[in-house]
Amino acid sequence: MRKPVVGISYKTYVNTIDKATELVKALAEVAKNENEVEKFAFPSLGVLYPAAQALKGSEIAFGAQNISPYENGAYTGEVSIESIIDIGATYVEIGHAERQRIFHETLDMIHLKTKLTLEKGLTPVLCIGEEEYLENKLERKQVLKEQILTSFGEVDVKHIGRTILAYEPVWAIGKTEAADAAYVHQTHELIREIVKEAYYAETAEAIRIIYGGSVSKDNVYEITAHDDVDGVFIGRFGHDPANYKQILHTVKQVKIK
Ligand SMILES: O=C[C@H](O)COP(=O)(O)O
Repeated sequence: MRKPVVGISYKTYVNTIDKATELVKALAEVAKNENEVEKFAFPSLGVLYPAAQALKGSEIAFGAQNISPYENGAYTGEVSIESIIDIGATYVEIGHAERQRIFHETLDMIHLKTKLTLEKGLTPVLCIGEEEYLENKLERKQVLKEQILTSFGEVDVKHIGRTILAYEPVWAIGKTEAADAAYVHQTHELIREIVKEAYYAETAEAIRIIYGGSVSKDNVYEITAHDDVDGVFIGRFGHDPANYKQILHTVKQVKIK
């Protein structure tokens, strides 16, 4: 059985040491004794270290929202995976839609980051998703297949199953409503099919596929009520610890039979 996952990203919403540490401490408090669900948080990168210190000893793991595609060297302004390993991070978010759209991150860069993260033994949370709502499922599958295959590129197939694929349809990020649950369910089936066709049944069976894009305490039940949805990746609607707690609880109820 795949362990269900609940991830949360603060993007660049909470950027001061006091606020970020206060927030993650509150999350850690409400997440106590929910260890059937794997939990990770991506604090704003500038306050990752103090937030990480505040999460020490808690049940919530943490990671970076982005890393340099290169381990070290003359890459001004980048954050090396060496630094995030040094502070105890175990997850790396890769290729979020905002990084691609606003900062022009390419699939080739996403590939380098994914490869580096897997080689270093951390868990990549690899974001994929179509730009527009695509009614035609074959068209949708084609777009996602290209993203998945290019992102993994020459990664050794034996590592791929350790990835968490975050399916985030770009058109459903930052909205009032998530994508329709039936659409999400169908897309998760397609993603698992792509992984199976490219990297064998064993990898498809192991890989976790989570949904992100306007997830809230009100839609999480419906979204996760499908075997191919292994959890959720929360943004704005999890900032309130009470909502985060409710989402965590619902995922546990739905996924732990
Ligand atoms: O990283 C999280 C996702 O982009 C979802 O964000 P959102 O729930 O605020 O739409």
